[in-house]
Amino acid sequence: MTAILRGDLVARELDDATRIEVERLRADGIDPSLAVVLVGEDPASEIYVRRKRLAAEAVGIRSIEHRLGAATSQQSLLALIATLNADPGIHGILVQLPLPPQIASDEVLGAITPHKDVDGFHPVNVGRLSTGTGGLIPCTPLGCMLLLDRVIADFRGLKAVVIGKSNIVGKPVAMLLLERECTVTITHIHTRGLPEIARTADIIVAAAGSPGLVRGDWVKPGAVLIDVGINRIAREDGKTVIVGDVAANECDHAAVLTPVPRGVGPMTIACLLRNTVQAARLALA
Ligand SMILES: Nc1nc2c(c(=O)[nH]1)N[C@@H](CN(C=O)c1ccc(C(=O)N[C@@H](CCC(=O)O)C(=O)O)cc1)CN2
Repeated sequence: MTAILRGDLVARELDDATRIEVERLRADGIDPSLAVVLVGEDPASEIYVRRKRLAAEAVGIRSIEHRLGAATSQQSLLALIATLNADPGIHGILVQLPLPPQIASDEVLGAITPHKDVDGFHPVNVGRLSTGTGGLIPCTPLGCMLLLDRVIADFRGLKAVVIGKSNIVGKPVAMLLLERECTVTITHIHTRGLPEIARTADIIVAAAGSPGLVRGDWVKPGAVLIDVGINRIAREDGKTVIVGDVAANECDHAAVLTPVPRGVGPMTIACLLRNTVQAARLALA
């Protein structure tokens, strides 16, 4: 029997802890504040930004949204970031991804002051993560680790296979697993012999953005499966449903599986709030 590890429930617990931290910061005279920048009208991004605002408000974090048109120039966006960097009342800055094609995401993310970079995407935070020297950790990978902490006490020597090599999930989660002394293999959809490699894993983190990619026969009995995929697909009846990267119905022999939805996704938002509190505490130091 596979245990279903519900990220939405863990996220609620995390939010309770964050709420307490927010109250402590308030008592120290800090009003934790998050600036969320949305460029364009991507429907999924609209949903995520709204959820972030509601979740922030629910734990007492002040959330300020900046909505810019789809034709916004990189220069205008960089000017906004410079203003937010200089504002002592803003502790966290988040630029929702993806950005429209005229904007170079790496330049924008690199313009955010590292100690306000609550997404952990700035090269300084990426470098800190890869050297194990602190910094703000990207939200989805942090969420994956906090979920794994619920079911694994000792990571040392476990074989972890990460499927997906994105800067947002694949690479940082691999670094975090390595830091815990797992033996980590980073793979992607072009990896040769991917099913055989996956079959060696004690932990699979599936973050390829490919619906149902991880089949039952890719999974070793007793493996822990963290499904990061959020794929919107049209069903035969015309309805759109969200499915993960794991063919969950074929994986009864796994020990643990995170569902999609209500798995890693809600943890991403809870970790954003946690990072915002961490960034606000940096302002106290
Ligand atoms: N600046 C960032 N941009 C993006 C990030 C990010 O971490 N920082 N991640 C994703 C989108 N994302 C947050 O921004 C996100 C994705 C999914 C969920 C979520 O809770 N999903 C639900 C199901 C999906 C739905 O109902 O629409 C779930 O899994 O239960 C939260 C946040 C890309 N951009």
